[in-house]
Amino acid sequence: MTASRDPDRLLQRAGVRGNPDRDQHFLVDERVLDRLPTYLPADADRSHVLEIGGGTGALTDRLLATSDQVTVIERDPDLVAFLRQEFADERAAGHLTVRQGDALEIDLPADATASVSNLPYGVSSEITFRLLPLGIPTVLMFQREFAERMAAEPGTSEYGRLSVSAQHYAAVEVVEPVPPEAFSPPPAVDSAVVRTTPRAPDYEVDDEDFFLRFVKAVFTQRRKTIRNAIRNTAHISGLDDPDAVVAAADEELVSKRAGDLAPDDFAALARLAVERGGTDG
Ligand SMILES: C[S@@+](CC[C@H](N)C(=O)[O-])C[C@H]1O[C@@H](n2cnc3c(N)ncnc32)[C@H](O)[C@@H]1O
Repeated sequence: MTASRDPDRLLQRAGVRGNPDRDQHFLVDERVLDRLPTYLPADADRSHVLEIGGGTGALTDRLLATSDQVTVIERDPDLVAFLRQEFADERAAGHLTVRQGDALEIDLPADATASVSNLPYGVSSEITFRLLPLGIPTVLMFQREFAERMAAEPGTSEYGRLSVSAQHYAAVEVVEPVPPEAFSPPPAVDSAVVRTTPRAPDYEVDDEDFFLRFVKAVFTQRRKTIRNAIRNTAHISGLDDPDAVVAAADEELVSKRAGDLAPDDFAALARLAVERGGTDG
């Protein structure tokens, strides 16, 4: 195997410093860079790996060593020009595609089999909820607090809408905390690497959009009982008759607070809501 590209040299060659206002914090800790691709599940199909936010290519380089094909999406035109030049051989050989664009808008490759990305933190939530419905395994770097909320279990202070919505699509695990010094320039916050492994949830929902909207709605009132949260948030969930849902629901369930309900409890309530509450979705 050829030696990996040195992240500091890549920064020098690119002639960039990383602009925090453009969500640019480049990963320069080689041990973390080397570990990132290894966090994909052992049985993951690595034939086409998608990287969001390629930067100067330190992670791209590690992904090329472990997969046949890599697609990078990068918004900054100067970095796109640098990546295309730096990786000219890999592109010519058909191993690498570098696309310029905003990861929130550009069509993501439908045949990507996995994603490994050090995400721009300002839009990490929006990007994650574009990736998760693709049903591919991911290894993603986040702000640590965000990572912990994604992976949180019911009954903990981190558990919330983000946990239920992300775990609807995949098993979510925090696999490594990463300190600010691993980046150049260092971000103001701690970071963490998350692995998501797609799987069907252990509950059924008839209307996925409604389920996600319902979860969002009741967590806006997380200090209230579910009974009151359902009644007070019909403008968000779109329920026509929230009282009918509360009346039909299990008494014990609606006396709890959102933070104490497991995902399958939300699913049961959402099914009941679709049946009894009339939704405009
Ligand atoms: C945290 S840096 C990671 C760079 C590199 N992958 C690394 O590990 O060092 C995030 C990268 O995403 C790019 N970026 C920021 N917002 C973006 C967006 N909306 N769409 C695509 N790329 C974006 C930035 O220019 C930057 O290169």
